[in-house]
Amino acid sequence: MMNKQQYLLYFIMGSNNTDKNPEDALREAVQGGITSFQFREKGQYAEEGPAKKELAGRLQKICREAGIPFIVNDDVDLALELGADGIHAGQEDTPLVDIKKRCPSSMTIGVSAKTLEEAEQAVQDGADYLGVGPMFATSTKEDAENPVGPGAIRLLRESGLSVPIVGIGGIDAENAAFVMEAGADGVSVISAVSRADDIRQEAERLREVLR
Ligand SMILES: Cc1ncsc1CCOP(=O)(O)O
Ligand SMILES: C=C1C=NC(C(F)(F)F)=NC1=N
Ligand SMILES: [Mg+2]
Repeated sequence: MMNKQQYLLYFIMGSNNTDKNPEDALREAVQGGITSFQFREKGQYAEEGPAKKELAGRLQKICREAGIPFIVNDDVDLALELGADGIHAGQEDTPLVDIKKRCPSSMTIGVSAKTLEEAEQAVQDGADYLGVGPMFATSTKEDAENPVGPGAIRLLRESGLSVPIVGIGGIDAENAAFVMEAGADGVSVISAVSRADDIRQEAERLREVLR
């Protein structure tokens, strides 16, 4: 199970989010101080089947050696096969109740939410954390909806939700503070880190903003 500090800089990446070798990119991000990692192999040119599982295993090994949580996006079978530390489910993915039936209680389960209704439903269903966004414009998620802004997190907090929340979508070192000020426990980042020339430095810059 993840503790709150581990949500601070939650890096997400798949092989199509970087021009570098994914393992090198993750190693550099770990050196820069990411606090958790999500394997999200999705979209154009994403690996599938055995190649996806092998890549996941290599990235999981890096996380294990660094002592940071390794989370799998969407793919419950893969998460269970690998003994991942958690799984992240989107609103259109496997319903939480079904995931919880299949996963050991030690696994962290995260859910995407952008409205109070989705958030309250997810918490009621037993979500361990919420991913709220897109905070800002993003071109990384092909079907991303319109940005909701950090105000969406503030609204959830003002509604009394105390569950761990990370903001996601278009976040970088220049705007991360707004997400934290809105009441997030951390930020999730893909391209600001995965596409940086100096990945380690970009992760370090984000950590400086976050604390
Ligand atoms: C997976 C996801 N969910 C909402 S926005 C997004 C993509 C975030 O990528 P980036 O940090 O590069 O904007
Ligand atoms: C679509 C997503 C929304 N939020 C998150 C996280 F940041 F982990 F909460 N991950 C996703 N894959
Ligand atoms: Mg999803």
